[in-house]
Amino acid sequence: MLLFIPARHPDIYRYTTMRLSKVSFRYRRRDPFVIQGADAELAPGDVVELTGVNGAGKSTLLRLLAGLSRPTKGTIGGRPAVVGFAPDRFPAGQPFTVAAYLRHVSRMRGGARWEPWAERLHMEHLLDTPLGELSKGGGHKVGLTQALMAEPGLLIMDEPFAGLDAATRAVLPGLATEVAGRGGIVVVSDHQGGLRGLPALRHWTVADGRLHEPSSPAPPPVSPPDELVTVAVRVPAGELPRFLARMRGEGYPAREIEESAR
Ligand SMILES: Nc1ncnc2c1ncn2[C@@H]1O[C@H](COP(=O)(O)OP(=O)(O)OP(=O)(O)O)[C@@H](O)[C@H]1O
Repeated sequence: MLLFIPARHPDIYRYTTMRLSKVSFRYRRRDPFVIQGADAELAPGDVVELTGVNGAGKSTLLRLLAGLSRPTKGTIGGRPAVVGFAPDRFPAGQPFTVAAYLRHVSRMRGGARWEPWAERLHMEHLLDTPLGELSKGGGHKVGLTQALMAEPGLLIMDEPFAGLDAATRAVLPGLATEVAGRGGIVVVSDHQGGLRGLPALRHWTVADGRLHEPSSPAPPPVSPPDELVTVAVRVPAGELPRFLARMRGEGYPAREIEESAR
């Protein structure tokens, strides 16, 4: 399976809008269309959650977006030059350990650094494991690392939360935000709502071959400024990171402040 679409000039495509125009796809002539007449735009910085029942066509649509399959009808334009694709099942048939495989992909990517991603995705303990012996979650981590290491302008993740340990699941929304924050487009199929906390998350759903973008759930009401209050809380220094993470996780803009000398 091709996991990367090679590129020479990643930066020139960073800020393009992708357009799907009347995209239809079927696997074989005479088969029914899996995707029918999909029209959509993806702007730089968009993060999209893709849902649909099993067999609805999510993986098929993701492969079309990534350029791994070509539309039977219609066009997809404006695809960023560097595409990172993390598949739902990592291909295990290659005779490499994880580290050897990532070094190999790195060479293909002109020396892209994989080590920081391996660290952030908590996979140091897997580096000497042969690809064929990885668990589902371990395979996902390798797939995510190879997708992220080249700083993709388009990052596609197919069910990335499935099988991941809790610590690594918690890292993914931040990674998606980083890619989007530098102008990339992120599209993620996800049954588990792992990205739901992200502001401005777009929702796509595939049903009966049709791509819909239901209006997003209404954002939580914002209090007018005169209802906001600032509170100071003293916590033991050792508990600060956990406390800040918890507050931020609940949506409060918590930060550490220096206490003035008394
Ligand atoms: N290589 C293939 N050849 C023929 N048909 C295929 C192929 N891959 C998928 N299909 C069919 O296309 C349809 C959509 O499959 P797809 O894997 O895209 O769905 P999905 O929404 O990702 O499902 P799931 O949630 O189970 O992963 C299904 O009917 C499936 O059987």
